[in-house]
Amino acid sequence: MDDNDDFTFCKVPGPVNVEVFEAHKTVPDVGNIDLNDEPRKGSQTDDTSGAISKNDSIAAKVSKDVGSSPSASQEPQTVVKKPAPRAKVPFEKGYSQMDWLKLTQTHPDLAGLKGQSNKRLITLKEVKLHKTEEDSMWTVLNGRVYNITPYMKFHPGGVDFLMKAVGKDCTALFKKYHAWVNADFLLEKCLVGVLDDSP
Ligand code: HEM
Repeated sequence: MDDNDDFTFCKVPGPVNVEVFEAHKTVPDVGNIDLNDEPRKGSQTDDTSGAISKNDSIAAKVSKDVGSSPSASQEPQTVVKKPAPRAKVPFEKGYSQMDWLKLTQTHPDLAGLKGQSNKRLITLKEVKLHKTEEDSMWTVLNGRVYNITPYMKFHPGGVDFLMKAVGKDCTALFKKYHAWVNADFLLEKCLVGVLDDSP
């Protein structure tokens, strides 16, 4: 076979001039960079930065945590932020979220509609009227009006918090505390109507 017809071999250009990529040529001062990561004497990083130097073995950190290391106070402190405490209240017996779900499936009229449609348009003025009656405390959430009286004792944040929603639009408050909660589902059976937001 003629050499020129052999396509499995092709001429590859010679190696690129590697010197072009050498760091000290592209970055002229690279030679002056000090790769020592220990804190420098007199610098701010001495013991306030919280950084862990390469000399900080895990064992050293653990012994510092249990307070057995004599030099513990000299070592850099790793600050671990505690999450904000939850304001959830322990539920009374019979008032868990499961109990609520069961109630929503069995109670015939949680909203207190007494046969009225829950597609009725309701003004904020009318919502404000429903804040004292024991069996019909209303709130507005995401444009819908709910009777939250039956949910009061089931609310994981407690009655006091939920009372702040009564007689007004609580959408902003609701989002502030728990935007992730699916209230449309939880309060589905408490729907009284739709907010009439026409002026
Ligand atoms: C109106 C309908 C509302 C429903 C259906 C509702 C539902 C819930 C649910 C399901 C939880 C448990 C969340 C979780 O475990 O992650 C919760 C917790 C809580 N809710 Fe509500 N909520 C309502 C309104 C409000 C309002 C208006 C406030 C404040 C004024 C409030 C304050 C809280 C607080 C402080 C918690 C405990 C937060 C925590 O776990 O850190 N809720 N609520």
